[in-house]
Amino acid sequence: GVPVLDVDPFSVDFFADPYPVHEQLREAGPFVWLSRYNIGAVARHEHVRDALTDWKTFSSARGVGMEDFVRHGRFRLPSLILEADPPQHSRSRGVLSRVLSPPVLKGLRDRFEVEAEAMVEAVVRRKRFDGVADLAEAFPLRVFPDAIGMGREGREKLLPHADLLFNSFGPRNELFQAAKEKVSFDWIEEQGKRGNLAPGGLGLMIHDAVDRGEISEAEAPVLVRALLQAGLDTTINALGATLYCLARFPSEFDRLRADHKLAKAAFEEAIRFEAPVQTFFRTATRATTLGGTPLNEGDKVLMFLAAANRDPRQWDRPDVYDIGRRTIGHVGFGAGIHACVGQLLARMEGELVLTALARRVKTLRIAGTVERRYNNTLRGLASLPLEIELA
Ligand code: HEM
Ligand SMILES: CC(C)Cc1ccc(C(=O)O)cc1
Repeated sequence: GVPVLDVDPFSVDFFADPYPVHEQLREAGPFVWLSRYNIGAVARHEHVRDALTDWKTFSSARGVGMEDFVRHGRFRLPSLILEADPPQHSRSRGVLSRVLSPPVLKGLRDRFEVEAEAMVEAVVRRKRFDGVADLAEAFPLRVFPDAIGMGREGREKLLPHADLLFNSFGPRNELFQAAKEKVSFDWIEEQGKRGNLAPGGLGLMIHDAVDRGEISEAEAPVLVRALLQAGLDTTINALGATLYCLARFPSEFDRLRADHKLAKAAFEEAIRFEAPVQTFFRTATRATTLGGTPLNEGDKVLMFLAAANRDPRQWDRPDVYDIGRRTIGHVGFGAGIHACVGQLLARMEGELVLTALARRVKTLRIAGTVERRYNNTLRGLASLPLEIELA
């Protein structure tokens, strides 16, 4: 029969150290039942990829969280890309991939580079700083809302909103309830309206697609919302994860200092190793099997991206942060038709901050208590006290 585990992958205890439970999940079998939430789960790389790449059988259209839009209704407007299947997904994806394409990112690169160098310069002079508050959080907040062309008002709501969104993919536990007190969903819907977007930003580029007849007037603000929801807290936690890895494993920071071209690799390997986006769901659209286990239509499947990214069946020395590693195949950005459409922008942000750091810093060390930030889906730090020596 199917192995049954009573673990709680949405508890604070779990997030404090998820790795032993990831191991338990992988070793229990290709497919396991989580009795606490009555859901199926996959944690081995092979089966996480199976679910991610077969969108017809494992659909996103009933939500990528625990709640099933068909069974439970929904507490917010669904995404037209993340929570859609083809053909709706294909239209949305076509618009966002152009808005986030290499030529568009090339136009942002100089501004991002100037800001990265200025911010790194300011923090390294202090010798001691908080890698989260002063850099991993500050840099995306400095460049991303402006790149979208978002209004100046209310930007402090972006992170509490992302906290609510990413908590909402999990159970209605206390993490979700606490996030729900702080902010509501209608504010973010406003930000995507034409009148609230500055000329030259990615937001109005989405509205241009309306004028070209690719999407409707009503769809544009929801696609702008997608960028605002997906594009900030994810890169913040990925940058924080990279600084955390480079500070814990000085040999890797030395490799980066010896060859700045490894900046992108250091960022990518941190995404494999720490997996800022830990888990999310798919819903079976018909009777099928996964990991050799029968599933019924409507069954939710929890995919442990973080466990797949450290599966010894897929990776050599999976628990080692190695910036020279070949990271192809990691699922930190997902896989298949919903694979992250913003990954080029994320990588550009990571590369620019880490290159600036590698230029100016000789040693990077943890200088105090590291505090974790808890969320049902996102893995990241609340505080990372760092001390550096200048190059
Ligand atoms: C290191 C930072 C990031 C990580 C780890 C990350 C992770 C992911 C993952 C795992 C998915 C797949 C979701 C699924 O299959 O259900 C995804 C999708 C997506 N991401 Fe990212 N992301 C990052 C940065 C960004 C940025 C910067 C943007 C936009 C500017 C963005 C926009 C999106 C969108 C719109 C989707 C939905 C794509 C689709 O459904 O076709 N992400 N991301
Ligand atoms: C890791 C993903 C779940 C991040 C994400 C969030 C929100 C959207 C949206 O389309 O609103 C898309 C992607």
